Amino acid sequence: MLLPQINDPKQLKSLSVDELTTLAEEIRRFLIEKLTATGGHLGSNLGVVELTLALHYCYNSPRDKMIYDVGHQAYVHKILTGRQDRFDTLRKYQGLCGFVKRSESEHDVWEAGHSSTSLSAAMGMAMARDLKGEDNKVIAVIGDGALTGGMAFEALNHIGHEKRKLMVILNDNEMSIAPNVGAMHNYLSKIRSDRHYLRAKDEVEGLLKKIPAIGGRLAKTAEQLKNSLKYMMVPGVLFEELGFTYLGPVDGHDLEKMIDTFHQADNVAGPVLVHVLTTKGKGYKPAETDFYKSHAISPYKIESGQALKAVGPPMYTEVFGETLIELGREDSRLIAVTPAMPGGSGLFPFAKEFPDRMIDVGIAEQHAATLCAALAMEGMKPVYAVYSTFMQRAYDQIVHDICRHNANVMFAIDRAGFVGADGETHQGVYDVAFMRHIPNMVMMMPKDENELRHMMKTALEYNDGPIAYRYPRINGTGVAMDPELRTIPIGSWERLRTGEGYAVVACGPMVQVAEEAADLLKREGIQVGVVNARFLKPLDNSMLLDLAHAGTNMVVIEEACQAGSLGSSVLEFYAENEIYDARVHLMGVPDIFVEHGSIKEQRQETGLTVEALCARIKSMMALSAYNYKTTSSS
Ligand SMILES: Cc1ncc(C[n+]2csc(CCOP(=O)(O)OP(=O)(O)O)c2C)c(N)n1
Ligand SMILES: CC(=O)[C@@H](O)[C@H](O)COP(=O)(O)O
Ligand SMILES: [Mg+2]
Repeated sequence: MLLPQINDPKQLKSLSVDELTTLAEEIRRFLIEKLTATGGHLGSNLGVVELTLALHYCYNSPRDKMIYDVGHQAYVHKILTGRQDRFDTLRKYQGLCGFVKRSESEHDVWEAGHSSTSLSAAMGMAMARDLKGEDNKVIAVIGDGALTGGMAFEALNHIGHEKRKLMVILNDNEMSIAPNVGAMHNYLSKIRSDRHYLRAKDEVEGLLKKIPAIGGRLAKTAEQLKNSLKYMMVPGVLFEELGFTYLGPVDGHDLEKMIDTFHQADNVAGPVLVHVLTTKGKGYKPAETDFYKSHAISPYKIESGQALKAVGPPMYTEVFGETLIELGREDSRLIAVTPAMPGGSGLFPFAKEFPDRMIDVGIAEQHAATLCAALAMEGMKPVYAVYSTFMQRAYDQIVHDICRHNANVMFAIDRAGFVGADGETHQGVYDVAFMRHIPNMVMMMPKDENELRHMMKTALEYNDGPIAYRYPRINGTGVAMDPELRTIPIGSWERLRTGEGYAVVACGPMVQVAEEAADLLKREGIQVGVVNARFLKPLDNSMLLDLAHAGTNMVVIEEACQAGSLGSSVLEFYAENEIYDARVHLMGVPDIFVEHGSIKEQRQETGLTVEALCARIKSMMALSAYNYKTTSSS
């Protein structure tokens, strides 16, 4: 076995291509076996085994900068750079990160998680290199999905203008998470599949080479002929026109061809784009046949690829997807828009019933938002189905094109709160803070999947502007579903329990935490109220006034950044209403990036637990008893 001996990429330099080929198979086996226990981005990593090997064989990381777009396909890079022994901890709490992570290794030079940043990073590193008078290589590996991201086009435009030396490796496996979409994808598919001009290109080049070595005019003509043929023959003419030298397409599983192509690329003075053709899930049948499932897979049975995950109540996402079909039947104006996440957002069933009303725009969150604004202004009822974290990309479009126009867009914000194994780049904890302060926005969060359904109905019936409902990446509570959907009065909170002097104001899954804490405290004779703050904007002003006027000690608990979310808005409310003696304690996500692990571990790390809430209530009681004693004795 070669793999156990490899703990530094330098060791690859002495291997033959045959040995590298053997090593590739060992790495493939390693990934398939390790990920049965940890899960992870199996398909993407199986597709880049040879590509990553060839990169580390030809170049000298970390002096040569290797930048992986999204970074979900960097497991092979991690295996080759001394982290094999940590793969049992992949995506686990305080274990190996599932994305590139600078704190893990000097070979990890650029972190991501969000797509389409690698070309901008490569441009920056190439520019810095040149300004410092250094001569290291700068290499970006970007997938065909990530290439649909707007940032990638911004960077291509700049790179082609600057013409600095750098290499872009386009890893084209024809897949995003779902099948890739868009005109760029179609263009790449044409290059992949249009064998006739690939063959003609070889024939013409062969012919030109056969012309006996002659000086002068004919050779020049031959060269001109080749240049004019380029527009037919060179498949990547689009990239050539943008200032790149296009090389390929090359088989991304053929080590020898890739090594040769990389050596060719080294002789190119300016930016070069190497178009590599790979198969997502390569070498593992279940992954090759079901690209979608194997993109981000949970622990699985090796023989079948079937997930081991225990089934529980349906995920909120599934309830969203099914309810959207009910609403879609009711209202033909409803149209779902997703930026490249049809599966993760639960839209495949809706697309099956309404194929022309589910629009996947590719990795284009900004475009998706403005598209929804225009759809709304033309009388449609668009649902912008998006992960909280990825919606961060569309902040200006939400302000400028949706809220300022008061466009009647529905936001279905999935993965709201902690997401678990994807870690800090994917936590959905900022959307309340960055949306509630935008005029005209209405925001809701259900306490369970049944309330989600009613919120979806409420949003559909609401015609006065943008309205959002946000829900977590967890199973529902298993609560019985009301057969009839109803609307919820805008801005109305729900008092679930009354208490004596203490109340918890909670939203989303924190409502269940509050209920469990109230049950525990009740056993100690402490009656704590629980309020379901299901509208994050507008707040329930009358309930807030009642709570303050009753002298209630409140805890606002939310799985969102404490700075700027629900808790902050409650404090603002009391200040604006000059209620200066309102006693409010905030429990939210503190001012840190919460890294990968389970959602349970992430809540423990940030103190969003039943135990912490009980402790908080008790310390507030102790404090008010102390205050009472000191004031009564003074
Ligand atoms: C801004 C943003 N939107 C969406 C995603 C979700 N996402 C992660 S990987 C991926 C597909 C990437 O496809 P590609 O670049 O072709 O990589 P592959 O997995 O095929 O190797 C998507 C949509 C993301 N990471 N970032
Ligand atoms: C790398 C990436 O951004 C996606 O693959 C993401 O990890 C999917 O998240 P879910 O598993 O929550 O759908
Ligand atoms: Mg791809």
